[in-house]
Amino acid sequence: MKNDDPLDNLFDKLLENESIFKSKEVLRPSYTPEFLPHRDRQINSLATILVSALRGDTPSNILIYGKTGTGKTAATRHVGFELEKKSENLNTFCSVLYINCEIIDTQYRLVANLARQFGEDIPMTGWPTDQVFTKFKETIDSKQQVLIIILDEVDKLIKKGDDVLYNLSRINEDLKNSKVSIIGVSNDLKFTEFLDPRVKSSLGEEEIVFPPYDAEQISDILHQRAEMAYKEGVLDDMVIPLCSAFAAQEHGDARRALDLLRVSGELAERESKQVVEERHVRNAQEKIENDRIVEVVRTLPTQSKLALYSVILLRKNGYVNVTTGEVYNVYRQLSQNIDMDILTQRRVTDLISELDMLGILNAVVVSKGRYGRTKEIDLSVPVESTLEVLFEDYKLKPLENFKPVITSQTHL
Ligand SMILES: Nc1ncnc2c1ncn2[C@@H]1O[C@H](COP(=O)(O)OP(=O)(O)OP(=O)(O)O)[C@@H](O)[C@H]1O
Repeated sequence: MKNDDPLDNLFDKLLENESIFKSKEVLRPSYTPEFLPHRDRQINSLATILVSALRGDTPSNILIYGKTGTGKTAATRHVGFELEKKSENLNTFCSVLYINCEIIDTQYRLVANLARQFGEDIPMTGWPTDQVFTKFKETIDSKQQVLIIILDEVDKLIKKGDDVLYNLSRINEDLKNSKVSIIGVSNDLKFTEFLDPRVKSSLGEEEIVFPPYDAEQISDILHQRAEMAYKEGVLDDMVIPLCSAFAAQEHGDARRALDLLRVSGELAERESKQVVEERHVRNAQEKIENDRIVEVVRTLPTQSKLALYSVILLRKNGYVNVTTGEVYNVYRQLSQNIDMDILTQRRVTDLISELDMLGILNAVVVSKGRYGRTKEIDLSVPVESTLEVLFEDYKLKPLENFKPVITSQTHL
């Protein structure tokens, strides 16, 4: 029989619990607060360089560096927004265009996207790139204006060649009326090493560094957000200090701190609790770390998964701090079993180094006397949840009675 009682709905029970959040949105990365604590110096430097745009001059190009979560995007967008606001008040024409190069990563798509922001109808593909560039230049040069183009994650762009950066850095030579200046944002401090020296010097006319936050600074950032995000009195006293401490260990990453603050609340809410406690933060830290690792492992190529599986099988058979030689032994046994190309030991050692860099393994170089040097490798991830992700790859299967065969010649 159909139940028409409006109170008997799947969501009723859930809605009965009053939410501890006032606005969860302000804890999401897409939200840019109006005030950014501990970034006055960087914001002022940016504004000092960009003010020339309001006078109709071309501001210097700027490169912004800093590790992930240090507020580069938030500060740059904030300054861009203020600049546009001021320009409207002054009746000058300044526009700030934002492109995330992780998403828009080819010259064609980038310039087409810029042109579309001016209402030009350019197809996603099909035109010669030169034509798109010419159209873009014609469009912006049709009136006197200063454009600031923010290229966030600019390092992703040069993976496909630096033509677009070269062309953009020289664009003012072809313009009569408008002026363009570029802000490149990157968390890869070394990316300019790969640039054409002309592009490098043009883009890096000014450089601004965003240092990591310390625990106290992160705590200020969290207090500001918590006030907007949570209802009064729902955060236990230890919640913000603990989120700050965890995020400070993570090279002062404000994004991680905000994620922790949000996930802690979500976990408390899932238990129908009206207060977020210290243990919710600890569980949130574990959950976020686990989710990160799972995502990294999931996207590894099968050969890397096989190297990782080899380390796990050694661990399960009682081996700790295993050597690259031991891993290679097991790797070979496994690849024969599952009919895959067998890589050389050197290549597998490279894969192990990559897994080390990703934080999945911990490999320490040790000397073995006359046998030379090897790496002692340990797992940095929980065995069972990692195995679950590995077995999502149809080529890898659980091996219940697997016994590693370690031959003496390959113990290094
Ligand atoms: N000083 C600050 N005050 C308030 N919120 C901040 C501050 N710095 C960073 N945040 C917040 O932290 C999160 C990450 O910041 P942002 O995206 O600007 O970092 P980023 O340095 O650009 O990182 P990535 O290099 O990974 O893109 C955002 O939600 C942002 O609003």
